[in-house]
Amino acid sequence: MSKIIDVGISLDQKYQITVGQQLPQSFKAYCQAHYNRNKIFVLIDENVNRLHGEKVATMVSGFENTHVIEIPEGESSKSVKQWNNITNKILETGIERSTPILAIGGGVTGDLAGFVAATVLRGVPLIHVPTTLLAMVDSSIGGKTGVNHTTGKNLIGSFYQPDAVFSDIAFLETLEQKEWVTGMAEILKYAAIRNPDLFEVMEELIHQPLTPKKRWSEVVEESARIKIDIVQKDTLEAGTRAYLNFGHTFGHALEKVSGYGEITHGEAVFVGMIAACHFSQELGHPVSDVRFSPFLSLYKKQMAPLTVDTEELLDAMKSDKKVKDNTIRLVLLNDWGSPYLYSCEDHSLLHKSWRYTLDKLNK
Ligand SMILES: O=C(O)C(=O)C[C@@H](O)[C@H](O)[C@H](O)COP(=O)(O)O
Repeated sequence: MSKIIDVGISLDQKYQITVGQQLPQSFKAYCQAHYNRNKIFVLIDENVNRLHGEKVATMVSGFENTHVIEIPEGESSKSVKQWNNITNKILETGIERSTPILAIGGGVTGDLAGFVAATVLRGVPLIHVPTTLLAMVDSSIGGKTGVNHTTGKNLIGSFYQPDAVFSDIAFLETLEQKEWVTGMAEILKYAAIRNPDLFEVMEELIHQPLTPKKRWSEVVEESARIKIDIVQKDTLEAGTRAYLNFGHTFGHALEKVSGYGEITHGEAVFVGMIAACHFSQELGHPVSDVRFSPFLSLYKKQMAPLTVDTEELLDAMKSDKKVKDNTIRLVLLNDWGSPYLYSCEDHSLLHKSWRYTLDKLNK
């Protein structure tokens, strides 16, 4: 049983997100109805290709020519160098404006493949098939594509909406525990900024074996609905879309200072949400990070001690995309489910929140 979420970005940008178990048939039917099926480029995470190559081959079997390009796992693939390699391969093989690119993998693959699709020939059709929890609940939705730069995370990219998203939770069967925990951070973010009931749902789910059962499908669907609702109202992040960045200003800084790939995006976001809660509380808002306590041990178990310097973290926060007139802007919480944007003049409070958070994680 699959669920369809209708997305309306603008009058001429409408598409669907399909969430369910075993979706190859829906995917095939979709391609048959929408493309001439002469050629497709499949940009796929190397591990996903190894584990699910046969399933993927079935999905694209309706195309006369399939060109598979593997993407090495890990955050270091989100680079201009990889974008250049892949673009060269595609252009040398030959592509037309109607040829689709299929992105299969986690956030790294989706963001990179999305940026390739957005830039080759100034834009070719893009279909996302996310295979990690994080990609299903967050990165495949909403059209942010891009790569990292030495000066900061996701600093080169574009907004580029896909033609369709197929979130087949059967892919989660082979997901490692570390990646489940990574993906959970973005769900906890939705709990914090929109639907606090998700805290209880997640607490229930972490005490059961991590397998793609129906309850997870419901959580993926609810997360996608929350995200798309926010994106539809502010697609280019002129204002309220920034709420989806709760925990990210702190988190992106931690990813950069630790060295990309040393800490996963979700781990960094989890840490960042504790810091953002602490900061909110210092301003008098009733949002204790105790809400995150049931999940803390999961993150501590899989993360190395955080030995980063708070001064460096602050410097890294200054290259965040939300910085305006040289002022760091944070997403904070007035209360659970009620985010707002805050221009941060008081850097001593940022230091305090970082020290509190690093102590908490390292204890
Ligand atoms: O889609 C968005 O908007 C988000 O901010 C979602 C984030 O969870 C995601 O990590 C996003 O890629 C971060 O974007 P950035 O603009 O802060 O680089």
